[in-house]
Amino acid sequence: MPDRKILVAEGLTKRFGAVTVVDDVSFSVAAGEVLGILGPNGAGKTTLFNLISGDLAANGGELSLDGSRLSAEPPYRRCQRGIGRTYQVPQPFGAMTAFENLLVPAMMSAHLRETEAYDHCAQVLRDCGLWDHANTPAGSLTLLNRKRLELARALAGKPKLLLLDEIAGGLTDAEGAELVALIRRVRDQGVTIIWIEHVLHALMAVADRILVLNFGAKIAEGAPDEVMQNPEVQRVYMGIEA
Ligand SMILES: Nc1ncnc2c1ncn2[C@@H]1O[C@H](COP(=O)(O)OP(=O)(O)OP(=O)(O)O)[C@@H](O)[C@H]1O
Repeated sequence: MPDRKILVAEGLTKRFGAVTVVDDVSFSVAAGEVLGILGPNGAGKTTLFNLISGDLAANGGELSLDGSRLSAEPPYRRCQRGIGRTYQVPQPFGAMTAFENLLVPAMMSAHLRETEAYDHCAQVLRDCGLWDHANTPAGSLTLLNRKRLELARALAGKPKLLLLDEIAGGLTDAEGAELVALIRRVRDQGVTIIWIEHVLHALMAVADRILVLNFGAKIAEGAPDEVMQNPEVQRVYMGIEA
């Protein structure tokens, strides 16, 4: 695996009032890598994504994407520079069809022209198992299909760095296996992925490395097996006392 760093975070910090929810977190992600993020509820995982996507401004620290500074860029610029994300609660344009929902990032973030955008969106809908719902208004989709659409919208923008926020929850085993296969295909196309996930077996099936947060601070980072054997991780995440 090449060692070119796509994302580098140094000392990222976010406070809400007196509470520090992301506490001096540093890490990097190499091109083509899948980094999993674990941590108990409220550990600061989604807030970390919000700092990377620009939905929230950091109180301290630096971020760079592909070697150039990201920290001062607004969210739309970060999309255009290749950061795509999903939200825990899917946020489609409810009145637009699934296909129209994909056209927006394909044209605005990936800057595809109309014909290219149509072809790309059709392919993404097929990849994500949504082709039969191409013309369904997003607001009428089932929860599972809204989750698929959330991933499809992120992929439609042709991200080089994809942030996935808990997309496997509530799926059957077969749907989970399908999702893992899809994420592997996306990774194999060269997309770098950071994936927050509580469904451990899904994350473990894909992640190259795992980073663990607790109370906003990084408590472990490394190969998945090694991290899961870490006594502090077992204590805070799985409630196992040594
Ligand atoms: N906008 C906000 N204002 C105030 N506090 C916030 C805000 N957003 C998040 N928090 C708090 O920051 C802490 C971290 O929240 P965050 O959503 O990042 O955790 P998380 O690790 O993603 O949790 P989960 O696994 O439950 O999704 C929590 O205590 C949360 O209540």
